[in-house]
Amino acid sequence: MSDLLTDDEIEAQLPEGWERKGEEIVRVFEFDSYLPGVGFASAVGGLAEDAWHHPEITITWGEVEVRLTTHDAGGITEKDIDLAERCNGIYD
Ligand SMILES: C[C@H](O)[C@H](O)[C@H]1CNC2=NC(N)=NC(=O)C2=N1
Repeated sequence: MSDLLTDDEIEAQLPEGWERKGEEIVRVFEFDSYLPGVGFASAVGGLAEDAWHHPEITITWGEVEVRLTTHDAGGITEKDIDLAERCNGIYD
């Protein structure tokens, strides 16, 4: 099981555009319209399956919110940071 990160570790490792909200890290990715967000969400799903680590994804017009936490650990771990960085990596 992944170890929980400390508050300082989380703040130090938060990837660009992400913020901590309680026991989750969250980013809202912005798009010009609806379908690009749908495509991005699908790609995030692929990253999640590759990592076997699954975010909560909310698609609205022009925005995709991605929320990450490690359920097995009850909080934020390296798995969340790593997947957040991978999400940033596919965001144009
Ligand atoms: C049963 C399955 O291995 C677990 O649910 C995995 C898969 N995806 C997961 N995703 C997230 N966000 N946290 C987990 O602890 C987790 N664990």
